[in-house]
Amino acid sequence: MNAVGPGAVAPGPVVDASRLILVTGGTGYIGSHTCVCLQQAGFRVLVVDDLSNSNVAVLDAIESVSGERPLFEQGDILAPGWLDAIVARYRPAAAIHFAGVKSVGESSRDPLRYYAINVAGSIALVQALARQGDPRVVFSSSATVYGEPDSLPLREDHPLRPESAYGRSKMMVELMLADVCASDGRASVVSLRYFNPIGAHGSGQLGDSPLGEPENLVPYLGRVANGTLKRLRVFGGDYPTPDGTCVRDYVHVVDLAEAHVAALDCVLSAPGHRVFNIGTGVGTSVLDLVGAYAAASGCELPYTIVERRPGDVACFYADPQAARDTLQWHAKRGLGEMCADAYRHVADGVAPELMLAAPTHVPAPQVTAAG
Ligand SMILES: NC(=O)c1ccc[n+]([C@@H]2O[C@H](COP(=O)([O-])OP(=O)(O)OC[C@H]3O[C@@H](n4cnc5c(N)ncnc54)[C@H](O)[C@@H]3O)[C@@H](O)[C@H]2O)c1
Ligand SMILES: O=c1ccn([C@@H]2O[C@H](COP(=O)(O)OP(=O)(O)O[C@H]3O[C@H](CO)[C@H](O)[C@H](O)[C@H]3O)[C@@H](O)[C@H]2O)c(=O)[nH]1
Repeated sequence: MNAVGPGAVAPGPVVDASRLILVTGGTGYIGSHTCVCLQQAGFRVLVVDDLSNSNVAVLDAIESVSGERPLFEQGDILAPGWLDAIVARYRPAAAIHFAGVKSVGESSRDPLRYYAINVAGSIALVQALARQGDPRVVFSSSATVYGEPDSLPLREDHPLRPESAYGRSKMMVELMLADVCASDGRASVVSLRYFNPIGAHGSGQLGDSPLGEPENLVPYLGRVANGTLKRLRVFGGDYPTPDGTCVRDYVHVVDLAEAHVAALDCVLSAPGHRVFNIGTGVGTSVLDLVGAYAAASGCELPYTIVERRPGDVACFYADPQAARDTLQWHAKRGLGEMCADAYRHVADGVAPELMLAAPTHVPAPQVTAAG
């Protein structure tokens, strides 16, 4: 740790920039799992995060799992000039951009927050990278950009009709990245459209630990399983699906993290903008998921079917063939493993309310070679 405050960048250890990957939002749910996969693939990781939705203790968990502590800078990607200073100092070979906000409901109440953090934050990152060299980015997009499907499974060329400010912010960033790549022959971007990431690292040390009452199904089920919440509300039992509940394509977060390493290889090898669905291709209903989680955890999971949640699409799942063909990636882990790993994290993990965030810093490196 060094003596500078959040937002400042101080000199530090020597790092080979050609293997250094900047991970924005790296202490978050998907980012933390991806840090571990990157380290296991031989990359050095620099996390930047403002800890607005994560905890600094995640760095300890990453180190415990991988044996290596990421470099870390705490700060807001929107702070004027801050990302420029970080990129100028570390000169990473590429960035994986997770930092953002992700609640569909909140995006309807506070759309400007979504356009500011998700859109302006992405612009700030690409500008900072472009000022220092070739902009190379793996971007966290979402299946929510598709909206109501015309046909299933969803292919990448399906029309984009997002139904929330959150979805529109992700679509705008994809369009911006495509324009940057069209105008700058050095730019290289892969946008990954995640379907529904769930599960946790097999160690139980990393997982989805949202602060406050969870909005998403699996974190909510975890709180029912560990007794923090009494019963699940299943939103809608009258959809045109086999059991009347919504169908989604749940993908294990470690499979998703591995997709980022494959996407990074793609970004480091050729310019241009490419888009891939990251899912299993299998649709699972809410009630099927509740059954799988109950079986994996051994817990009784009481639920009540209530009104539909506004904005929910009845059924969607991916065609993941493009990622298989081009990235040589496919999901390997099944629903039982997703639920068992998710439960291990909530059963073994530290309750989020006990994990108090505290700023921490490691010294910034002296860079040996540009990426
Ligand atoms: N989890 C999902 O279901 C899902 C699905 C599709 C896409 N995504 C996208 O993937 C990305 C990661 O999602 P996640 O589930 O890991 O979310 P998360 O909230 O766990 O992680 C996001 C991280 O970004 C950080 N952050 C937010 N605003 C920041 C800012 N202004 N400056 C610096 N750091 C900031 C947060 O502190 C957090 O650690 C997001 O962009 C999200 O929209 C998530
Ligand atoms: O307490 C709950 C929570 C959810 N659900 C249901 O469970 C299913 C999954 O809901 P989630 O909130 O877990 O996930 P979503 O499919 O709504 O959306 C998630 O995945 C999308 C991509 O597929 C977007 O990225 C979005 O940001 C992310 O939250 C839905 O049918 C929802 O109605 C319940 O029945 N009860």
